[in-house]
Amino acid sequence: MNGVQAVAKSYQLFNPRAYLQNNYVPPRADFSSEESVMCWKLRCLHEACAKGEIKGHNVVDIGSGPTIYQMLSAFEHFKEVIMTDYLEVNREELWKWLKNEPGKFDWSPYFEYVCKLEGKGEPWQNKEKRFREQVTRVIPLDIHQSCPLGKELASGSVDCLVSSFCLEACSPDLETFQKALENVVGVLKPQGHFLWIGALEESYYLAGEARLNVVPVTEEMVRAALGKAKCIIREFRTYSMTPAMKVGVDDVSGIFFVWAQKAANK
Ligand SMILES: Nc1ncnc2c1ncn2[C@@H]1O[C@@H](CSCCNC[C@@H]2Cc3ccc([N+](=O)[O-])cc3CN2)[C@@H](O)[C@H]1O
Repeated sequence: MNGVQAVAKSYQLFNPRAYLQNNYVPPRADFSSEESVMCWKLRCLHEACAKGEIKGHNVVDIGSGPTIYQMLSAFEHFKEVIMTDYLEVNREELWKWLKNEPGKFDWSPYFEYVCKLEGKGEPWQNKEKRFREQVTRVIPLDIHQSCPLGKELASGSVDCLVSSFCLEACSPDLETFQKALENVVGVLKPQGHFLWIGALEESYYLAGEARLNVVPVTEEMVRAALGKAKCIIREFRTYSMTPAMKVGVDDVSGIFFVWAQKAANK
């Protein structure tokens, strides 16, 4: 069994509900404290999208997992929103929320916070309704394939990619991480935008029975990987985990936020 196969095997135990409880409720998602890591992530995404350059026909979320928060600013600027994940249990969790079914995860505090950032006084329920209407597909993804989205989306067909905590969490080593990044960037149109959030210097995380290995990356490694993938860095921001954010579910030391653009065809 090679590294990628070992990662795939480890993900068979991934528990979406446990993962959501570990990372997407207080203290990591404490909206009463602007210092919480979630407020920082949502501010980074809002501020990049508020500049008005990131827009077009379609936006794809690479490795959604069971979460939607990462899309709450970007989706407003595109007609078609596509969510993706490797695991059916995660795609099912996304559909449960999209169809407003019993037992869905409560993302309402996230909609409220992003509406506050946008400052238009819009009721969060309106934004929630629009998001549900604009998500047209939830499709399988494998970032270790040269066409990560298979026949669903051809290379060079996407205006914008969003990805949070995926590439480093399913790559056994740096070489595989680099190749996965190049596979993902291949889906983008030239000059397409990439909003990328990831973990810095993380080596593992827990999701129920699953203990998943993560390839530890530093800011310098992420910058170098983007350069090799022919992406121009527009913005690179980092967040250092405070003691309050270290809750025993991983050994992440910080978070990065990147706004990058795929180089124009030369
Ligand atoms: N071959 C594959 N291709 C694409 N996706 C794949 C593949 N294999 C697994 N996947 C997919 O990748 C997974 C993405 S979830 C990865 C979680 N990353 C680590 C976790 C996240 C997190 C969250 C929040 C905070 N914080 O401080 O607020 C810190 C941290 C750091 N720990 C999962 O959806 C799986 O389904």
